[in-house]
Amino acid sequence: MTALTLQEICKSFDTAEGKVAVLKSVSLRLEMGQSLALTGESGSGKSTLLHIAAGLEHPDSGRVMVGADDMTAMGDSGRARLRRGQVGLIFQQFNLIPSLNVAANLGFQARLAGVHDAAFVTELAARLGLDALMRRYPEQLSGGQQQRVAIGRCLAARPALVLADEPTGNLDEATGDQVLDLMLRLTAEAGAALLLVTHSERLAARCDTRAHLRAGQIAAAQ
Ligand SMILES: Nc1ncnc2c1ncn2[C@@H]1O[C@H](COP(=O)(O)OP(=O)(O)OP(=O)(O)O)[C@@H](O)[C@H]1O
Repeated sequence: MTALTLQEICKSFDTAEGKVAVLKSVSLRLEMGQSLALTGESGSGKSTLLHIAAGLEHPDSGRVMVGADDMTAMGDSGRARLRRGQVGLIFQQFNLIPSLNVAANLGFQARLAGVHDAAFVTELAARLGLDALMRRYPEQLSGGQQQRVAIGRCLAARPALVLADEPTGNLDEATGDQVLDLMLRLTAEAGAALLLVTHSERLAARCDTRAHLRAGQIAAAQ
């Protein structure tokens, strides 16, 4: 089953220099259980495409399907509901809630989605090596630990589609590799699809398939 379908996505921005076409008819498909690395130079539109896939940004034209649901045909509240229920987001800046401890951060997304399962959170925490840190607050964690919490928080809500934007960009190479390993393994085990935005050819090579953005289009997909 297809987790994400992007059909002929176009997006321009108005800038001081005039209208800039960032995405010029970009199409992509991502199957359940598969990982896809989206690479491209800085400014090539990777984050814009990820935000459009998440329904956080509107394309000028084209269609975004999450599973069988046409996100582009929905209003804001429908999109928010679909995102809450089906889509997990992981960013470079971890985005944990500073006033909540690790245990509460881990359960946060699942509670919002109405699918909180304490046993599953405990299992994820163990898989992510977080079981000894459950009562700590984000500021008391290393970057790698914080990103493992963000991954756990995302997966605890059982998303069908995980969208990750440079998730290891703030981590040193060894820590980043460990975090990416966990993310790839746990999303695959969950049967979820993963779209990974990365600058790194090395990290991209770890994914099942790849797409490269150049001049607003997919230049190569393997
Ligand atoms: N809200 C906006 N208004 C105007 N221009 C924007 C806006 N958002 C993005 N852009 C422009 O769109 C282009 C693509 O940006 P985007 O952040 O998607 O690139 P990226 O490939 O993710 O870059 P990086 O690898 O540096 O994060 C850039 O030229 C950027 O300046």
